[in-house]
Amino acid sequence: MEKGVPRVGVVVFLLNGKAVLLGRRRSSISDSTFALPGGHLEFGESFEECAARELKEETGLDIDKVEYLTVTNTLFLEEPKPSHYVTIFMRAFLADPNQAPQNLEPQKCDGWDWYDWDNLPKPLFRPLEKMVQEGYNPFPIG
Ligand SMILES: CC(C)CCOP(=O)(O)OP(=O)(O)O
Ligand SMILES: [Mg+2]
Ligand SMILES: [Mg+2]
Ligand SMILES: [Mg+2]
Repeated sequence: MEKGVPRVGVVVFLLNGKAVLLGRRRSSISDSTFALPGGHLEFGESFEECAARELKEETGLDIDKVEYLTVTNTLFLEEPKPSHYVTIFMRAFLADPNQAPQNLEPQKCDGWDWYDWDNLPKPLFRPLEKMVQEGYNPFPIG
């Protein structure tokens, strides 16, 4: 296997009541799985800056109260191009609760929708699937 370089992704649990924003990916990585919005960490960015930039680029949404939640280390070996991602999971809320997501990158995503945490679509982005199976809860306690 041609050895690539591990890359860093930043994805966001954008929470709205008991719902989270997910979109079905159209991508060489995890194609057609339901994934959180987000993307590659760019040079010099903080995790929070990357989260806000990717959310704006992909959905047009402004986010608030962005905070670090957890991290995963995932090998995507079965993909057309084997890759290795360290994925930073952030949590955030809508800056304007009335703002609706737009699908600004239809070539990369089928569209963004709110899904109840207790009724998530399938298949999920593999690192997210593992977290859900292990009972991970991204919602604030209390
Ligand atoms: C696979 C994921 C953890 C990191 C890459 O995300 P992405 O393909 O959405 O990247 P971009 O949004 O930056 O295009
Ligand atoms: Mg992106
Ligand atoms: Mg990007
Ligand atoms: Mg992306």
